[in-house]
Amino acid sequence: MSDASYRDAIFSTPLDRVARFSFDEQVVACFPDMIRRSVPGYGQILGMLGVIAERHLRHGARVYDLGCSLGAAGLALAGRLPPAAFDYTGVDLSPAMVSRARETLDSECPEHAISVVEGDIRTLDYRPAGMILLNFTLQFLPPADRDALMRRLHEALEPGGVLILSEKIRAADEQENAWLVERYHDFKRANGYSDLEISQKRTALENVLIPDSLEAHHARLAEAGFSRSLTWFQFLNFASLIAFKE
Ligand SMILES: C[S@@+](CC[C@H](N)C(=O)[O-])C[C@H]1O[C@@H](n2cnc3c(N)ncnc32)[C@H](O)[C@@H]1O
Ligand SMILES: O=C(O)C(=O)C[C@]1(C(=O)O)C=C[C@@H](O)C=C1
Repeated sequence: MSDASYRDAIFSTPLDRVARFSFDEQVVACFPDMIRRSVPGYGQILGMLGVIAERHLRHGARVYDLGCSLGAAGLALAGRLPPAAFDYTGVDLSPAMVSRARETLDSECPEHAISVVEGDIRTLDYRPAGMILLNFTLQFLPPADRDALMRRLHEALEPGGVLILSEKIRAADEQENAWLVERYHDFKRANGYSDLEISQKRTALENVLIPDSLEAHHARLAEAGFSRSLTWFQFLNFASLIAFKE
C-alpha cells in the first residue's frame, strides 16, 4: 500500500469555504490514517470480524462488505481465515476507493476469492450471503433510504447469517450526547488533530454523515426482520451491532 502512509492534513489550513465531505482522491490518499485517527475502536472492530466469522460464517459463504473503502475488512478477514473459508465482495460508490481497494487486495491476499464492485449498495442486485458488513457506511445514506436497504439485506442473508453494523451514533439524551461529542473531540486532539481541523471536518460532514441513535438502529433491524440484535462494541459515540437472521 504505497500511499497508505499519507497523513491526513485535509482540514489543517483555513478554508474560505468548507466543501461537503466526499470520498474523492484527496481523501483516498490519506484514508487509512484518517479513519485510524478519527474512529475510536476502528482497529479493534476490524480485529474481531474474523473472530465473529469463525463462529457464525458457514464455510465458503459469501461476505458482502458494503462501503468497503480500501477493503480493510477484507484484509482483516483474509488475515485470519483460510482462502476456502469465504468469498468476499466489497462494494463502494467511489471509483477512487474501488481502484485502490482492488490493487491492495490483489497484492496482499492473492489466494483468497476477493472481488470489489463499483456500485450503489441501495440498488445492488444481492446474491445470498452468510455475512454482511456495514462498517461506517449506513451513516452516509440519506435517512429515508436506510429502512429499505436494511430490509433488502435481511432478505439477502442466508438463515443463520449475521449482519455487522458499525456506526457513529447519537445518544438520545442531549446531555449524554454532548459529553460523548466533547470527549470525541478530545480523542481527536489526542490523536494530533487541531481545533481548526476538528471544526472544519465537522462542517464538511454536516448533513453528509447523519448519525442515528442505538435505539433507532435496533428498531430498524427488528423492523427489517432480524430476530435479534445486540450492541457488542462501544467506544464514545461509535458503536458496532450484530444482528442475527433465524
Ligand atoms: C467511512 S467509509 C467506510 C469505511 C470502511 N468500511 C472501512 O472499514 O474501512 C464509507 C464508505 O461508504 C461509501 N459509500 C457511501 N455511500 C455509498 C453507497 N450508496 N453505495 C456504496 N458505497 C457508498 C463511501 O464511498 C466510503 O468509501
Ligand atoms: O471525523 C469524524 O468526525 C468522523 O465521523 C469519522 C469518519 C466516520 O465516522 O466515517 C468520517 C469520515 C471519514 O470517512 C472517516 C471517519
